[in-house]
Amino acid sequence: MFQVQIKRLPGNEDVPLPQKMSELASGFDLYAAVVEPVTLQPGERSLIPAGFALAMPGELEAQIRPRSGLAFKHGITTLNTPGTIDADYRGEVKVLLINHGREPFTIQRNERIAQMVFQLVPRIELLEVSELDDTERGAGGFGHTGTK
Ligand SMILES: O=c1ccn([C@H]2C[C@H](O)[C@@H](COP(=O)(O)OP(=O)(O)OP(=O)(O)O)O2)c(=O)[nH]1
Ligand SMILES: [Mg+2]
Repeated sequence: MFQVQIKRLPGNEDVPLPQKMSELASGFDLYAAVVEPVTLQPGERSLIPAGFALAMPGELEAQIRPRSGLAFKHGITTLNTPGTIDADYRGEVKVLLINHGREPFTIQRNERIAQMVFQLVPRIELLEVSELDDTERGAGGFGHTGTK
């Protein structure tokens, strides 16, 4: 169990903190901290504040992922999927939503707009070399094993 500190930002006392909607949910649902409703026209994007900031242990990151219900019903998704919240980021968590649907979509204050999943990030040191070892795959990729 990791402890992650969360700070509600001023003016957001009424905005629920991120919440797991079922006991074993992967993600904490995020609530829109918009002051006024925001309408996204088809194809339009907007950075939606979530009303809080985090301090998490250095071995974690948080990913901002879409909610499938909003994507399926309205074409609303996160543009930079998954969004990356670095462990050293102390600013407000924000959600970059885009409307891929055919109708305008309005985001109301306190509406659940996305979810936040915490992940372990291994510490990696990149080591520059002049040759890499051989493998069966080699440089094959992008469908070279066939499409069916
Ligand atoms: O969906 C997102 C993505 C990012 N961030 C914040 C937290 C993250 O730590 C920071 C930087 O994000 P990222 O590295 O994806 O953006 P960048 O374009 O590389 O900006 P920077 O140069 O600040 O790293 O912005 C969010 O609040 N929501
Ligand atoms: Mg970056």
